[in-house]
Amino acid sequence: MISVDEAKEILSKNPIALADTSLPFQQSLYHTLASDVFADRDAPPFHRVTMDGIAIRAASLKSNKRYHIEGIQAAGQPQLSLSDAHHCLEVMTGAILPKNTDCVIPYEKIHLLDGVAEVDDTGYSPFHNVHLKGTDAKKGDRILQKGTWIHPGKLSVLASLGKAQVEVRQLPKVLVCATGDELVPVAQQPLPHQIRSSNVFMLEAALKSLGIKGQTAHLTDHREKLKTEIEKALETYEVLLFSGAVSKGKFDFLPEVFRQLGVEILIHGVRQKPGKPFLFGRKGNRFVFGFPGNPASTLVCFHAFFKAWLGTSLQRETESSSAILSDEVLFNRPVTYHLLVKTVLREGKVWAVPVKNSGSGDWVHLSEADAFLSLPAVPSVFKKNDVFPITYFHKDSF
Ligand SMILES: Nc1nc2c(c(=O)[nH]1)N[C@H]1C(S)=C(S)[C@@H](COP(=O)(O)OP(=O)(O)OC[C@H]3O[C@@H](n4cnc5c(N)ncnc54)[C@H](O)[C@@H]3O)O[C@H]1N2
Ligand code: MOO
Ligand SMILES: [Mg+2]
Repeated sequence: MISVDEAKEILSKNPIALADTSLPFQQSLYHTLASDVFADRDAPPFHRVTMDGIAIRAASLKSNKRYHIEGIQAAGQPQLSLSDAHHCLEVMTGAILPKNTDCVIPYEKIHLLDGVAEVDDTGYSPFHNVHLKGTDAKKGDRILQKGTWIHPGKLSVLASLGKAQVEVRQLPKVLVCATGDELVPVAQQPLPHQIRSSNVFMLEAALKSLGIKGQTAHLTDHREKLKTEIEKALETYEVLLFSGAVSKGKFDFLPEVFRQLGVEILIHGVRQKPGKPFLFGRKGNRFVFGFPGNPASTLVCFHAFFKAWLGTSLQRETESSSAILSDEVLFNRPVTYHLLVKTVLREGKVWAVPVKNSGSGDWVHLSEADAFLSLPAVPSVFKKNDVFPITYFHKDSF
């Protein structure tokens, strides 16, 4: 059996080849940009008023405190022009600064009476409360680089730049398969020997946060049916995620079926807990991930392996984080122990508090964990206050 690091090495050497495509920008969320994006105009594109109030010429304050109001410059209205340097125009936040003005005084600092604005303080300089044209970017500047991960903030940049269509790296087509005769649909009352299928919905939701809309399926523990269904699925989907049927049981048919279908099994078994029977294989540019069926194993393997693999395939920078173990943990086997934890921020540091559970089949307590700490594969007493790598379940970024 191989180590967690060896498994990650194999995964990183077997990325999926993904084509580039053009998408309407709203659909590009959580994709990776396939080309640089440039500013089509200055940002801001005009001298932008930043406070509701009046616009004047700052130099006029030397000889004037009372300003006749000539009109209102609203946001979205073409530029007005102040006709007299001792007059003012009312201006709204987001409006273009009127011609012949250079300074905005907010309503809170003036008195309005009978069409006249009176100013108390005369110490204003030019461009007070004005966001100058081109301050943040000049037309032609590169704003987003190829390879950028499109999160909601970047999506709004694309909108501001008028990128209605965006060039992105395609995300893979993924099918999430539940396996097992014991599983029944969520809305069905299980018989005493049955359970409701849950892992696939966890995987489907986890994929969604990566921008992938996975399809789900349920396959029963029937060798021939599995083979037929998987053969069909491999024609349509680039990635198949399985939960269950990869261990030593008499009905754990997946490894055998994969071999029969010409899938090369590159990983089967990792020195870790949970997730020991994890499987990864490929057939050309099609990939299979066999997550061990226990819910904690499925979730941990998705985050430890699938996410890292997808990140490598998309050439994204992966972030590594660490956290402080809050309590002593004894683990006396030479395998990596992915300890389920709840994270808390104390004195500016992230502490990982172990979540008590009865093992990898305990879905009741699994949802209390928001991450796992990976304790190294040396039998040991892991000390309170020591720092270990952490992987979060609910982080959008890689
Ligand atoms: N003799 C051995 N037995 C087992 C070993 C081993 O090394 N030798 N490994 C254990 C470990 S570790 C794990 S983890 C499990 C993994 O088993 P499988 O991947 O074969 O999964 P199943 O047998 O199909 O199911 C295990 C468990 O998970 C439940 N399950 C499966 N799918 C779902 C689903 N979609 N939603 C909810 N729950 C699911 C299933 O009912 C079982 O209880 O094997 C150990 N055995
Ligand atoms: O290691 Mo299994 O994946 O714990 O129950
Ligand atoms: Mg099994």
